This record gives sequence, C-alpha cells and structure tokens, in this order.
Amino acid sequence: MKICVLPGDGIGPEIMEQALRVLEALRGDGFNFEVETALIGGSAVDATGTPYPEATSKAAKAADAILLGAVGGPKWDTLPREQRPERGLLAIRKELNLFANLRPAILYPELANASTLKPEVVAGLDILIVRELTGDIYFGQPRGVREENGERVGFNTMVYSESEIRRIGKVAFEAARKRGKKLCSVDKMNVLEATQLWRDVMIEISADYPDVELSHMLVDNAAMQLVRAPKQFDVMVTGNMFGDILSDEASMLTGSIGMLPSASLDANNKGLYEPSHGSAPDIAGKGLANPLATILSAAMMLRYTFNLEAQALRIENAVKKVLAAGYRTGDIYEAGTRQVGTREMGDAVIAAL
Ligand SMILES: NC(=O)C1=CN([C@@H]2O[C@H](COP(=O)(O)OP(=O)(O)OC[C@H]3O[C@@H](n4cnc5c(N)ncnc54)[C@H](O)[C@@H]3O)[C@@H](O)[C@H]2O)C=CC1
Ligand SMILES: CC(C)CC(=O)C(=O)O
Ligand SMILES: [Mg+2]
Repeated sequence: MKICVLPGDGIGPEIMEQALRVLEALRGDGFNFEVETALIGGSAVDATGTPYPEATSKAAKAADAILLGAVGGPKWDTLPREQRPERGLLAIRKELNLFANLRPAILYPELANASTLKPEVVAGLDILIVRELTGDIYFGQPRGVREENGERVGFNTMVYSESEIRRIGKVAFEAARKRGKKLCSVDKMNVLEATQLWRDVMIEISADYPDVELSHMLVDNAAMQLVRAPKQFDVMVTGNMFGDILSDEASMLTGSIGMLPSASLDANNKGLYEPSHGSAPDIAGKGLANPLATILSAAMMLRYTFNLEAQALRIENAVKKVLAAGYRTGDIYEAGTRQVGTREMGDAVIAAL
C-alpha cells in the first residue's frame, strides 16, 4: 500500500511524525505500506516557488492514499494569492476530485468535561458532518478585487451545479442509511440561489432513500442548534464554506479541534486524510500540538481506502485507552489529568496499541 505523506507547515510535521509512528507500530498486522513524502503549502513555496509542485501532484496520484498535516502560516499570508499555501490544498483536492469531506465529531466519554457544553448536553455525541469539498465560493469564478467607482471591490462567486450537489447528497444519504437514518441538509436558501438549488436537489435525491429522514436547516440556525442541542443531529450535509465553519464549531463539542479527524474522498474512496484543524502557528515547533486528530485520520484511511476495519478500530481503541489513562495535551487538559506533549501522546498511543 502506497501512502503519500504531506507534512506541510506549522504543527504539520510534528503531528504527522506521530501518525506515522502509529502506522509503523501496526506494520505486519495485515498491513504493509511504503511512504513517499512530498512538499505542499508554505514549505513547498519556499523550496519550489509553488504550493503544489508537479512532483507532489505525481506522488499523490501514484499513491493509494494521502496523509496530510496542515498548511499555512503568517509567513506566507502576504504572498500573491496563487502562491499562498492554502491554494496548494485547494489544488490537490480539486485535482484528485476529493469532493466528499467526512468530519466525524465524536465525544470520547473521558473528554466530557473538556467539551464547551455541559456533560449532559453532549454525552454520547456522535455527529457526522459531510462537507462538499471541491465547489462553492472557495472555487467559484469570477473572483478577485477590481476597481469600481474609485474604490476596490472584492468579489467571490458561490456556485453549485446540480451534479455536484447530487453526488455529495448521495454520499450523505448512504452514510445516514448506515447510521441513525437522519440527514439534516444545511443551506441558506432564504437568500442564496445556489443553496435553493442545493435544497431542491436534496429533496429530489430523498425519493431514493425512503428509509432516511431528511430535514433542512438554515445555516445560522444550524450554528446555534449545534451548541444548543447537538444530539438532535445524526448526519449533516452542507456546502464547502458552511461545512468548513460548522465543523470547527462542532469540534469544540468534542473537547478540541485537535480531536477532529477527516477523510476527503473521491468517487472510488481514494482519499486524502487530514486533521480538520490548520497549522496552528501559535504553538508550532513547541511540541504541544494534539496529534490525535491526525492519528484518527490515519485510522479513517485504514477504514475507507484500505478496508482494514480491524486495524482502524485498533487505533481508535488505543486512543480511547490513552484518554482513559488520563493522558492529555494542553488543548484537552483538565485538573487531575496528566499533561503531555505531542511526542509523549504518540508514545502513549503506541504503548496502548
Ligand atoms: N487543512 C489545513 O491545512 C488548514 C489550514 N489552515 C491554515 O492554518 C493557519 C492557521 O489558521 P487558524 O485560523 O489559526 O486555525 P488553526 O486550526 O490552525 O488554529 C486555531 C486554534 O486551534 C489551535 N489548534 C489547532 N490544532 C491544534 C492541535 N492539533 N492541538 C492543539 N491546538 C490546536 C491553535 O493553536 C489555534 O489556537 C492559517 O494559515 C490557515 O489558512 C486553517 C485550517 C485548515
Ligand atoms: C484552505 C482551507 C479551506 C482549509 C480549511 O479550513 C479546511 O479545510 O477546513
Ligand atoms: Mg477549516
């Protein structure tokens, strides 16, 4: 099995190192792999002048799966748009057609007190956010800044085609069918035409899924409901931008953004796996980052791309054990637990394996 590893920027290399050590500990258990490491984001810009070099594109295409840390940082924020690290991430998602981003927000019972909500409101929380990843305002044309009436005007375009909505809708309905059979589609159809089409197409698809209960919610209400009563949700499906925002919000219900993994899949489950968070420049290089979202993303890779359910469960159970034993990075620390750094958390997961 060929894994393309893209550590990226900021905490990316630190958390990736731990995920690779965990995979290494599983080697032989029905799982053998080779790794090709490549550059993406700011580190790629520094070395080659572009955030998604041709060599990286080649390595990603040749691999069965891709594991990514994170990209970006203040150092690159003033570069021309095309050279920004984030463009590298958008480019690989688009080029590999990774349109389905699965972000599970699951509360480990040991982290009930780390959640920003009261334990009784989040106990047993298990939500799957299905975010469309290759369309919407992040990709729509035209985009830019132009001069108009003597001032600068910035513009982006929210655009969704029927086929784009249909394919992500199907992924979400299929996921709901395998879970609690409830799907909430989140849009802003009261003001945005693109999302009226989104709602219309979701309703059309629902005819093929009579066993799944479809509901709709406007995104502002959804943001509020997530912190009011999150357990009303089973699967949520939404566009690229709303999903980006709602998944960061949902992460805090599970204790920290450092706990939220993700899978970005194409139509054949070839996938890119990455934590939902960014490069955390404020803690980069200090050995403080929580590597669990990346380690759990590696588990998702074993499940979705390699069909190694038992091995994926081994990682997830090891994470449970480590939390039960009281190991906590700073982002999920509470009094009475044992604060550890990035590498020690990796050590603990490997020991639990
Ligand atoms: N997929 C990606 O590569 C993403 C990249 N970014 C980029 O990352 C850079 C920083 O963005 P921010 O808005 O600050 O978001 P961020 O997710 O990097 O950080 C937000 C906050 O969460 C904390 N945090 C994030 N991950 C953590 C972890 N594993 N353990 C402990 N704490 C963690 C950070 O320390 C920070 O206080 C920007 O350049 C942005 O464009 C942002 C989101 C996703
Ligand atoms: C470049 C951004 C779209 C990355 C991000 O925030 C995400 O994927 O969650
Ligand atoms: Mg985001």
